[in-house]
Amino acid sequence: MTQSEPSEQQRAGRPFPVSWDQFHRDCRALSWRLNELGPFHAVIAITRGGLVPAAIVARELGLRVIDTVCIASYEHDKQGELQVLKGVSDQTAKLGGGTGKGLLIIDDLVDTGKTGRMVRSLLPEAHFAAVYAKPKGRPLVDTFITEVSQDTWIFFPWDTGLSFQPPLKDGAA
Ligand SMILES: O=P(O)(O)OC[C@H]1O[C@H](OP(=O)(O)OP(=O)(O)O)[C@H](O)[C@@H]1O
Ligand SMILES: O=c1[nH]c(=O)c2nc[nH]c2[nH]1
Ligand SMILES: [Mg+2]
Repeated sequence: MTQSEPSEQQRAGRPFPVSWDQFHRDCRALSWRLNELGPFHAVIAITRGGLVPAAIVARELGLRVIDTVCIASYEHDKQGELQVLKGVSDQTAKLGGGTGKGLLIIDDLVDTGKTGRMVRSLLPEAHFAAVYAKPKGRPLVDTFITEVSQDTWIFFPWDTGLSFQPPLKDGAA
């Protein structure tokens, strides 16, 4: 029997769980920064992880034109080939003059930077913001809030739930 490769999450090792409260606070902090850099014509969420931060940022900045770039790459926690399932609409592309100028792209995080690189190639002049950044992805984003190490796996509140934690003396990490 062949042993399966460790997932990106297993390789990352270090867990960084984020609560809804913390995520909302971090998205508000991102909005503060972006408010100084705008105005923007529209927000583009990189689905699916970018949908929640995009909603919060759009609310804070008073933006009502919201579009998506739909990209699939990680199957649970293993990254495969990047697939663009849907690009921005013609209407949004026009607002950005074809190059993305004045458009705001939002994602929850940049990790290896593969997703960011793909989106930048589609809209090179757009402003790209993520809530969290790992070192490899950091050069791809214009604005982010918190940097975590490359060996960290961020657990988002929509992927997690409350569960019992064994006491430290019983071997909890
Ligand atoms: O910098 P990278 O190594 O490309 O990784 C970052 C991307 O990975 C995750 O998305 P994922 O592909 O898991 O899809 P999802 O947003 O639908 O969960 C995350 O939301 C980013 O979009
Ligand atoms: O939930 C996630 N946490 C991460 O740290 C990560 N990196 C890429 N894709 C990810 N998804
Ligand atoms: Mg994503």
